[in-house]
Formats: sequence, structure tokens, C-alpha cells
Amino acid sequence: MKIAVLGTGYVGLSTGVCLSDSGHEVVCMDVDEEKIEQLSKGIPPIYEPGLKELLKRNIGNGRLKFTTSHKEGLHNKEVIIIAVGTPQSNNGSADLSFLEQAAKDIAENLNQNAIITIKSTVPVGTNDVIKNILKENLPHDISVDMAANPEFLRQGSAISDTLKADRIVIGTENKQAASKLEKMYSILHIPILHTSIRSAEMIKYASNAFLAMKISFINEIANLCEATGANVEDVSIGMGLDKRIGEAFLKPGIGYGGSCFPKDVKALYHTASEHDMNFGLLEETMTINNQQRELLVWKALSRFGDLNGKKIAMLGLSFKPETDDLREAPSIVISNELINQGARVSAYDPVAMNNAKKVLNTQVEYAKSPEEAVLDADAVFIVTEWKSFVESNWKQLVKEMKSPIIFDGRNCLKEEEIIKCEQVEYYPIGKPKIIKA
Ligand SMILES: NC(=O)C1=CN([C@@H]2O[C@H](COP(=O)(O)OP(=O)(O)OC[C@H]3O[C@@H](n4cnc5c(N)ncnc54)[C@H](O)[C@@H]3O)[C@@H](O)[C@H]2O)C=CC1
Ligand SMILES: O=C(O)[C@H]1O[C@H](OP(=O)(O)OP(=O)(O)OC[C@H]2O[C@@H](n3ccc(=O)[nH]c3=O)[C@H](O)[C@@H]2O)[C@H](O)[C@@H](O)[C@@H]1O
Repeated sequence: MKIAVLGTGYVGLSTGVCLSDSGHEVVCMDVDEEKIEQLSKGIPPIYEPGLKELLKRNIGNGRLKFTTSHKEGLHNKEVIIIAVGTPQSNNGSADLSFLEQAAKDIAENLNQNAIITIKSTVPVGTNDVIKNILKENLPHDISVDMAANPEFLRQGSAISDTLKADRIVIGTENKQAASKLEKMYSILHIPILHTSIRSAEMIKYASNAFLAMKISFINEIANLCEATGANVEDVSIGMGLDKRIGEAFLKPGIGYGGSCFPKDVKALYHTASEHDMNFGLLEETMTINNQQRELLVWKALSRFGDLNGKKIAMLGLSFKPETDDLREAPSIVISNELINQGARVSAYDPVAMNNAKKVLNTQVEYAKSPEEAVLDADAVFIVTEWKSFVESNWKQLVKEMKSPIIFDGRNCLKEEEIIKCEQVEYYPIGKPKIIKA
């Protein structure tokens, strides 16, 4: 099948690479010339395990091409996938300007009938808006079918999530479009759910909002565990064993971040208010998340009384491991708050340092290793659960610190390793602290 993809971000690129690897002929387009130049040489602009190999293989076998020209990319394509960004606008709703521009680009350059498949996360009803833009701008002899095909991949595992998704949701307005898209994905052997376009659009927001709500719920339970002496890890396991609840997304921490949960929960809340509905559950999910991001600072304040002049090592800057993305990362709120409190921040991340320098407060200092970051520090904050931090020699690391105090925002360090430290104060989330004087 001949497929065009607009947008080579996490979603467009993963989709393009995986569809070409399944045997389709794919052209990926982007308006960012630098990205396309890099991609054409097989260099991924983002860090994603497995991406580089698939990129090289499919450029090499001629099934995957990149261009900045919509005319060239859309030429003779049966399926057009739109995967441009839908960021948050000032009032919390989804900003559809990239999508609207993409629709105009398609209308101006499409040379045959095609299925326009919206993979970007878009509010219910957006397919209708885009269809109207297309209708107004397409030549009269070309017609399109619309499809909503939301994406559920996670950053850091984008390729394996695309190849081994739990489900593919296809929302269409007619059977021909539905069966063509089903055929496009058939080689992946993933369960497919066919729905109306509006239901497919809603499935995406409902899924992200539900997962975000699960995280805020377990974070509040963690805070209550700390107050009552229970252990949230046991509580999560005990809850998750009930198949009706499920074990996933019950890991407490310092709140959800990333380019999607925060913006999608806000956008769904906005959609509800447009329909005169106060979706209080979503409002509370967001409030809890905002509070949780400041938790480590509150814990440090309660331990030290005052953070003025204290050196705090911040290990991990990306919003989660295996990505260099800092969008809505808790590290942004934490470092700002520490600096407000007069603390010195020494930060380290194995892959996100370059991006961090573009977004974090300019007063943040960057270390070349965890060892350098913790040197003479009054405390260390574990902000992202990178494997290399978990596997570090903590017995040795704490010896480099001014005071051996660890605030673990991800409950990722192994208690059996912490106990080996000669002196340590270890403060996890929602479970008992470990103090060795
Ligand atoms: N990042 C993620 O993990 C996931 C994102 N999504 C959704 O997918 C959509 C895309 O997200 P990302 O891939 O993260 O976005 P991104 O911002 O990383 O990439 C979007 C790309 O589209 C390009 N673009 C903009 N206008 C264009 C046009 N007219 N023609 C061609 N290219 C154009 C941009 O230059 C950019 O490279 C969003 O709606 C997002 O909510 C859905 C699931 C997962
Ligand atoms: O729409 C999207 O963009 C994507 O958003 C999330 O994917 P992603 O943001 O890449 O990452 P997640 O692994 O879901 O983590 C999101 C945040 O939640 C936090 N989290 C996750 C799980 C958990 O149990 N606890 C927890 O605090 C993570 O640390 C991270 O900050 C969803 O998991 C994807 O299904 C969805 O496609």
C-alpha cells in the first residue's frame, strides 16, 4: 500500500517506520527541514530504542522516504496519515492550527482519492472540521474518506508499542475505508476495534484521562500510606491483583508529566465545560498532580527547615526514563522551586541534558556524572528512575555527599542496597523511611 505520513514526531515517525517495515511504501513529510535532512541520512532526531535500526533498514530497502515537499510526498497515495502536534492552547483546549494547516497542505497537493486518517489526538468532532477544510480546498474531481485512528504508544517504547499494541482503534464513516485501514495494519496481528469517528476520538482522551486519574489516585493513597504507616508498594500489588483494577499505572511518584497526559486531561476537561459539564474528577486529578510535583521539595523543607544555601543533586531530568523529552517534566517544577528556596541545584541525566539546558532555570548547574552531581550535596533527589541510577553503587555515592540524605521520588532504589550504606537517610514515597545514623 502507498502511504503518506504528515509529521515526523514521535507518532508520525514511529508509524512511518513500522508501516514501511511491514512492507508498505511510505513517504514521511515534515515542515522542519533539519529533521528531514537528518532523517534522510538515517539519523533519528529523537531518542527511541529500536528506531535507528528500523530507519536504516527501511531507507536501505527503498520503502521509506522523507521529504519536505507535500506535493512529492502525497503523490499517488491511498492512505494519508496526519500525525502533527495538537498542543495545549492558552485556555486549555487543543490547538488545532497545525492540523488545519496540514489539511490545507493535503488539499493543495493531493492528486487522487484517498483516506485521510487522523492519528493526532483531537477533540471529538475534529474530523468533521478537517473534512470541511478539505472539501473547501480540494479540486472537485478528488474526494476523500475520513478516519480517526488514535495512537496509544508511549515515549521510550514507541517502536515496540507500535508493533505490539494492545489494540488498534479505527473510526470511519464507511465500510470501504474501514476495511482498507484494517488491511494496512493486518500484518501486525493486533486486535482491531471499529467504531464511529466520534467514538474513536473519545476513546483516546478517555484512555489518557483514565490512566492519569489512576496515577493521581495512587499518589494520594501513597500520601495517606505515609501518614498512616502503611506501605504503598504492598497496597498497589494488593489492588492490582484484582483483575478488575489491574496492576498497571499504580506506581506512585512525583506526578505524571510528558507531552500528553497533562495536555489531554486539560483538553478533555475543556470539552466537558464546552458542553456545560463540570468534570470534577478530572479537575481533582490535575490538582493532585500539581501538588505531587512539589512533594520532594516539601519533604526536604520539612527535613532541613530551610533550603537556603543547600546543595541539592537532582538525578534525572526527563519526564520518564528512556526518553530525552522534558515536556511537563516534574524536574522543571522541582528545580524552579528549589532555586526559589535559595538552594543550589546540581543536575544530571544520562540523555536529556541538552534539552534540559534549553528549558530549565539558567541557575541550574550540570554535572557530568551522578558522582559529580552528588559531590558535597546536602541531599539527592531521584527525579527520573533511570536504570543507571538504580544500579549505581549507593554505598559509595552517599560517601561523596555532605550529608547522606536521599529523597527517592520514584521509589526506584533497592532497599537492600540502601541498607548496605554505613550512614543514610532514605525517604521514599508512601512507605517507611530508612535511617542509619
Ligand atoms: N508523543 C507521544 O507519545 C504521543 C503523541 N500523540 C499525539 O500525536 C500527535 C503528534 O505528537 P508528537 O509526535 O509527539 O508531535 P511532535 O510535536 O513531536 O511532532 C509533530 C511534527 O509535525 C510536524 N508538522 C507540523 N505541521 C506540519 C505540516 N503541515 N506538514 C508536515 N509536518 C508538519 C512538526 O514539524 C513536527 O515535527 C499529537 O496530537 C499527540 O497528542 C499520541 C500518542 C502518543
Ligand atoms: O497520548 C500519549 O502521548 C501517550 O501518553 C502516555 O504515554 P507517555 O506520556 O509516553 O508515558 P507514560 O509511560 O504513560 O508515562 C506518563 C507519565 O506518568 C508517570 N507514571 C506512569 C505510570 C505510573 O504508574 N506512575 C507514574 O507516575 C510517568 O512517570 C510519566 O511522567 C500513555 O501511556 C500512552 O498510551 C499515550 O499514547
